[in-house]
Amino acid sequence: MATDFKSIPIIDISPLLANCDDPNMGEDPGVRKVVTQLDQACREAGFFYVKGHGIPESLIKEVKNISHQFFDHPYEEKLKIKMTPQAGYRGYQRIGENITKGIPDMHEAIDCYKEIKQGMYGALGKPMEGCNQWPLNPPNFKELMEEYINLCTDLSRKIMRGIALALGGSPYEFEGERAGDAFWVYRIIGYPGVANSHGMPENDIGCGAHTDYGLLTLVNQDDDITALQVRNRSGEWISAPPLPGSFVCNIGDMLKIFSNGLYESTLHRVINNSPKYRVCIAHFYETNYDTAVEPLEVCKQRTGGTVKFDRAVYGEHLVSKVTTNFVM
Ligand SMILES: N=C(N)NCCCC[C@H](N)C(=O)O
Ligand SMILES: O=C(O)CCC(=O)C(=O)O
Ligand SMILES: [Fe+2]
Repeated sequence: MATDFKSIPIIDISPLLANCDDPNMGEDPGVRKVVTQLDQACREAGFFYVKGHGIPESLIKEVKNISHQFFDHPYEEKLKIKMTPQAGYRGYQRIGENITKGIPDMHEAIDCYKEIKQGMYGALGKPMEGCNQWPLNPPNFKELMEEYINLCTDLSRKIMRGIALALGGSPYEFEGERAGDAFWVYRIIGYPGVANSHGMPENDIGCGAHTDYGLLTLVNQDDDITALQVRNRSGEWISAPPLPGSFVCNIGDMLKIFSNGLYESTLHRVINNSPKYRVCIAHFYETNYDTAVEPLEVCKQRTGGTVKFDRAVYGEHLVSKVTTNFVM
């Protein structure tokens, strides 16, 4: 259970990355320190900042810039890549089309998923089959985003090695059958600012309170706007302001199950009360699409020996969310 945290911890993960390919990484003092910090952050908040992550700052900025350019286009242009169920829920959705707990969210987005080819996962994969729909303008959009997605996927796998150690397992708990062929979700999100503000403006909810679905989320948010909020145990909303050079990182529902509740997927929401338009690029690192997730033995032992969650197939969880997230 999350505690009454008042702020979100910052972790320099460079020692973890430097030793990630060493099978004895768990014995390195630098790695041990990162693992201890990850464990504390995952128990107390389910949210943390990572710095020292090695993804070039120029690329991090460029993906936000190019996304601002896309959202600046008129609707007709954006609708050329409209999201449809036939496209496996990939593409552009208008403001208000995504709903969270029955209420339309004040955001627009391009949703992308790792490609699922026809028949790849049988009935389980059917609703999500399709290829991503990228804007044709600017011409390097797809290439840039794919480069960024690859780096985020790689980084997430490495952070998951640290989290596997933090749970008391081997570094490779989240590889092989579990997440060796990790699925990913990628959302390019835009939140309009508050219109002509006098006094203390309050915008509608940009994204309602929710948890993320998979293992680990990396959030790359615009500088200078504080909009993401995380709920602590008392129900207070704690801001996660942008910290240049870092990602906000948080735990998803599948990691809650794997850890048998040692770690939880923390509720969070977005409210953009700034006059400026805000962009957020969210990369979601998941298990294999067809993994049946159940508590790791080591976590079961550490939590009294009883399994606290039903087994969940990641793809089923995703489909149940995606097919109810939209009014179209
Ligand atoms: N893939 C992820 N995690 N997307 C997060 C979107 C959260 C809002 C969505 N309407 C919901 O209610 O889940
Ligand atoms: O906009 C943000 O900062 C976070 C968005 C988010 O929580 C999500 O898309 O799951
Ligand atoms: Fe989220």
